[in-house]
Amino acid sequence: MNTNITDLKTVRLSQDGSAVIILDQTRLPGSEVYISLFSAEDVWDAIYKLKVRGAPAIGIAAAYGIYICSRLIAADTYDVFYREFLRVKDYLASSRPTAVNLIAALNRMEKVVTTHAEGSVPEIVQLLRAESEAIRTEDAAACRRIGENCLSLLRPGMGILTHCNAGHLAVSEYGTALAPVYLGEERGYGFKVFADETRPLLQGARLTAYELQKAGVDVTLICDNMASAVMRKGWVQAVVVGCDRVAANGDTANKIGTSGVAILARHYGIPFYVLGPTSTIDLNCPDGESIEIEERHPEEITDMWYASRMAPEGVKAYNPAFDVTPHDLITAIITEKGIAYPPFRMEDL
Ligand SMILES: CSC[C@@H](O)[C@@H](O)C(=O)COP(=O)(O)O
Repeated sequence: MNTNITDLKTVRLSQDGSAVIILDQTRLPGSEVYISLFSAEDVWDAIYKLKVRGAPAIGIAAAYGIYICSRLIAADTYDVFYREFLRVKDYLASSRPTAVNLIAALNRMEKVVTTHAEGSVPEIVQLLRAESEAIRTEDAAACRRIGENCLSLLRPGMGILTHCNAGHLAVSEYGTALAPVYLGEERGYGFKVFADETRPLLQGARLTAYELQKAGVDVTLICDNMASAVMRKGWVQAVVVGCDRVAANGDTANKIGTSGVAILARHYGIPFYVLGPTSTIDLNCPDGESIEIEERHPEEITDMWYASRMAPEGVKAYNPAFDVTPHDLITAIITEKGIAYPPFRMEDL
């Protein structure tokens, strides 16, 4: 298979502006099904249930979501409109806690409202549409720049390991961690990618392996506990991962298991690169300790992927969705603005 990956539309706005249209990622890789979201509840549910997922894609979905809801607010005055806008904003912000892009996008949308307090409600709604489209367009441009910046560190034929899905399906276009892989593929670099399956929700198996294979990239799926073995064999020359929130000191929250990969990379002397747009940097978090880590339902570990229940009834299960990789295990943080090396001072970006 060798498809133009951008043919898949992760998240977009319907032409008439009444719906957010997403590719339902819970149906992949079996079926490519697009669903339309018409209300705040639809958008909340899609984000919480990971029908749309990945830090930038969640931010874009939330921006489109609050726009479609703003159209439905029946308000003659600014005050009534703003009060209802804030109610929807708080509700959407509660869908997932770790990826900062969600709240950052919603804050950006709110700023449009507050800076146009003198305008009419229909005018404000129009501006909200433009802002949501700008968030998506800027993300697409950022992803391409991130890809170019990272590609400058990679060489043709390298083996590259990645964890979770930080590809096209997690953003507007191309991805963050997978952007250099796609650009390299277009330029004949011939990378060999190892995709961790990424327990418990298997984003690596279901999404990363799917989109890379569809794009014609040489991808090999491995279980999470095989990363050490492939590194030891010398098959991996670089690790690329995405990020959900980068603290001011460079500590990085990403999908659960990322910190273990960073420890292995340090052991084997393999560079460990974090890739993400500057919208994922949260200067309000001084370090990783202050990043809220989402905990999800234990059923995702005990039941979800098996024909019959796999763990004993009643067993306790701990299911954090993310972990924090300390900055001292990160070789470089690559954004659309360039490549940051330790000591990380994210406020300088
Ligand atoms: C470009 S997206 C980077 C991260 O959002 C990604 O690696 C990740 O951790 C996604 O987690 P998910 O729980 O699937 O939303």
